[in-house]
Amino acid sequence: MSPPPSSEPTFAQLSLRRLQRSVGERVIISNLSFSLSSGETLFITGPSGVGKSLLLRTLAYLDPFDSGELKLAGKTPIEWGVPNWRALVTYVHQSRVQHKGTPAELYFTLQQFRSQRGRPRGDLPALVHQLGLEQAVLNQPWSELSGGQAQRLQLAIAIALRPLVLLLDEPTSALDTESTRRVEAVLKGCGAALIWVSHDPGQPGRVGGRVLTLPLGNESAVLTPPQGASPVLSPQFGSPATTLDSSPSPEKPRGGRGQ
Ligand SMILES: Nc1ncnc2c1ncn2[C@@H]1O[C@H](COP(=O)(O)OP(=O)(O)OP(=O)(O)O)[C@@H](O)[C@H]1O
Repeated sequence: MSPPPSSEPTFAQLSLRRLQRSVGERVIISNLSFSLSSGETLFITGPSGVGKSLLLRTLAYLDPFDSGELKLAGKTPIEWGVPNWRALVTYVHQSRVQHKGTPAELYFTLQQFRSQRGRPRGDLPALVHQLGLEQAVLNQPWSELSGGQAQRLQLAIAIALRPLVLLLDEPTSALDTESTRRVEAVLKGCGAALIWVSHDPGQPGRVGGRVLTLPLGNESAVLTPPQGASPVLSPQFGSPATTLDSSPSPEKPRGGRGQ
């Protein structure tokens, strides 16, 4: 069993190099490269079925990838130990997961995992409040919570466990406008690197961050620099990887993505 990540960094870079992931015979993610540091946000957009959730699952190392390189602070998931990797690079599900018990019980259980022992913690009750929920919901059975309550509680628990990278699969899909703005503010201030799947075209502008649009078929991938700069069309599939390096100024992608 892997030891807990006692020497984990407080600031880290996630990097992908030429990542490829297939489902059966179909290549879903091809030749994808980018890097992202703590405090930065990368939005992932694209049509339904293009592979956004699959990309997040791959980054969480829930699904194996075919080829390429995936590292956090210079170490692969195997070098970290897979449970430690998942404690540091945490996937927050799109849909309501069928949890048993209450959110407070889930939080307690997760903290007992070996990979979570000795790690820093956030203030879960404070997060619940910031997300616009009453404290009492922490002790209500998941089965009695609304979709929007459950979505915010899953998120609050994930943030409180203090991963270095949060993989967010449409974290505001079940929320009204006010709750959406609360979630955006909390996530923006949480300090983790955020990889955020969104179908809300206004979200990147409100939160700040770059946008990677995954294409269907052989269309070009589009990488948009932050804060309203003009979209940059990447070259067609077949050229070097789509590259998004962590740098303060807008960067030019060096390649494309396709099937
Ligand atoms: N476990 C699986 N087995 C077989 N095919 C899968 C599996 N998971 C995903 N796929 C396929 O991979 C492709 C990408 O799916 P994914 O869920 O990542 O899409 P998405 O871009 O997140 O879509 P949406 O916006 O609708 O959530 C789809 O064609 C889907 O059918």
